[in-house]
Amino acid sequence: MIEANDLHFTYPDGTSALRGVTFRVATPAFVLLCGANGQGKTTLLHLLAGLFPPSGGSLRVFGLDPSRDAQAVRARVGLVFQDPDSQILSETVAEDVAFGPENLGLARDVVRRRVDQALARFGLEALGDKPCHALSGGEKRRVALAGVLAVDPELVLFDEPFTHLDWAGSRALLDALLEIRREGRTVVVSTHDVEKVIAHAEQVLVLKDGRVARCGSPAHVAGELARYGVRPPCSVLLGKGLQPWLAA
Ligand SMILES: Nc1ncnc2c1ncn2[C@@H]1O[C@H](COP(=O)(O)OP(=O)(O)OP(=O)(O)O)[C@@H](O)[C@H]1O
Repeated sequence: MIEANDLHFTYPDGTSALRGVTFRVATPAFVLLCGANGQGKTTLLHLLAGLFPPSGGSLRVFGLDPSRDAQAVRARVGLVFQDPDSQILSETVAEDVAFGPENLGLARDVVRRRVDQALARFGLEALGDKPCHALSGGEKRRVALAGVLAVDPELVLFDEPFTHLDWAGSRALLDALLEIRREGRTVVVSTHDVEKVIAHAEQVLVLKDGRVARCGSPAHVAGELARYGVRPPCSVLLGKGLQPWLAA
């Protein structure tokens, strides 16, 4: 279960980014988080990952308080940043993918196995020794994802994961998101590219002015997205209801 009650967050400069966020997600689930620019999506993901403590209200992720149970949350929650360069800090691809499992204090052979599996999963086996700075944008995204999955998290948070991906890369990413969900993990995707994921979501959260303006099933929320400054899927605009993006 993920539960937020009257969650507030104010940045040090006084910007009030979250102003009473309340929702409940029964896990595992595939959750779409959407909203116009600046409504608090990234801030909420950062709080879920325990990067900052809330300024007020309460948050529970699998019964844990991310701001207090940081070690336990690090092992169970993974965040794939909007910009892979914010996440990739090591010299080579294999070193970067090993960073998370090493940080959990896992034995060397377990780390090795996790890294090999994560590299294979994202087709990165041949790039293990490559310097991260020499990767393409799409490769960096896959390395960031492999690094998060190597920790084996139960909840994976994605901040604008489709940015800069081409058609093939977007399809591969959507396949990966669905597979991660099929493995019994909870996936939260924050995106403006609602079209690509909404038909697969089990719950849609729409943020506006730092609050949950709408929460419900895709079928209930899709027709109202425009009211919150979010572009509805083409199939909905054309009056054809929700259609999976890959089938479009
Ligand atoms: N480091 C920061 N310091 C001060 N204000 C910030 C900071 N980061 C974000 N904000 C502000 O907090 C509010 C919410 O920002 P946030 O990035 O969470 O929104 P978002 O919904 O993810 O936006 P976008 O869709 O544009 O990525 C905005 O008003 C933004 O200007």
